Amino acid sequence: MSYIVSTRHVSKIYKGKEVVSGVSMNIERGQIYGLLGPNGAGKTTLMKMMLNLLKPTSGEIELFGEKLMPGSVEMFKRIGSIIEYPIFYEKMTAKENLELHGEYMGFYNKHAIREALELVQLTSIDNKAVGEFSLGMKQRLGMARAIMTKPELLILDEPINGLDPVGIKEFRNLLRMLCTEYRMTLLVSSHLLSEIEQVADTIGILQGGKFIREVSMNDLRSEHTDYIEIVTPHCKQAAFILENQLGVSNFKIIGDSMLRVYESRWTQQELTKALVLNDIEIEALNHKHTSLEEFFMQQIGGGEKHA
Ligand SMILES: Nc1ncnc2c1ncn2[C@@H]1O[C@H](COP(=O)(O)OP(=O)(O)OP(=O)(O)O)[C@@H](O)[C@H]1O
Repeated sequence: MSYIVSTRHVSKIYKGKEVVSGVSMNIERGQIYGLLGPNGAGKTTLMKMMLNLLKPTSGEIELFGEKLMPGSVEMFKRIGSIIEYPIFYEKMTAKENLELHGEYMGFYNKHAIREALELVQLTSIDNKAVGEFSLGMKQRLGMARAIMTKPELLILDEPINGLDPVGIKEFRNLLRMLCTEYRMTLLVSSHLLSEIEQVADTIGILQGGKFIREVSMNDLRSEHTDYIEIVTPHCKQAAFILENQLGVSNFKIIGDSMLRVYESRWTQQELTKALVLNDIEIEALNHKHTSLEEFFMQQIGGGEKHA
């Protein structure tokens, strides 16, 4: 499989402290990949290394199947990015800022600039200097700058910061559109699962510089949403009944005395009846729900609390 981004055992040490530790991750073409982790997890550092803004202390990075070297230039024409807070020439207009960026990238296309401004819904700004823009408007302009060259890969560091709820919704739609209609691959970081769970195809979790887990959102949804939890001293027998009498296949045995049934076609009453009729003692049988946010907090050790 060829990946758009591939990191192998990438680490970064700052002043003797390892802030990114042996991260190996792969991003497939055409995906929206959410890089999740609490503040300080190393997301920005990892993205900066992918963009050659920082040199890894050890490890290797490949972009578009090509090894990233200190002098690599050409591959960055295929990438758009927003890292940390986007900086502009404050006295210039949005259009002038984008024209300047186009010149710097060796790309000039008036139509592309107008299209990018339209895509981020930043059109009625006339001749306003960027210095007069709100934080949300600057975020949108940063996005217009990142997408105006129609890059194959878009790297966005916490892009939702500074957007209001309506802006967040529009922004999610834009990300989806860039992926489906413009065929871009996106890497988007966030410290909140709720911000990107609706758009990401895959999430990778970073905690304390370490890559903890990678999971597809589809798997996550089917694994970690509603289930019925059965507590019984006869766990193995109960599993046998579920499987052979009721035809339940999606369940998990947890320890010696707990089962979780992830199939919704059986009600609590039906499961209780089937088990009791087979002389299985039931200590508890309850419907449970794990939110994806709870799952994320469990993964990162319940460390930080987020608003
Ligand atoms: N230039 C630097 N010198 C020393 N330490 C740094 C430097 N830049 C980042 N760090 C440290 O590296 C760790 C990871 O920071 P990084 O900004 O990559 O995390 P993050 O996951 O992006 O978090 P945030 O969302 O808060 O930006 C932090 O502990 C940070 O203090």
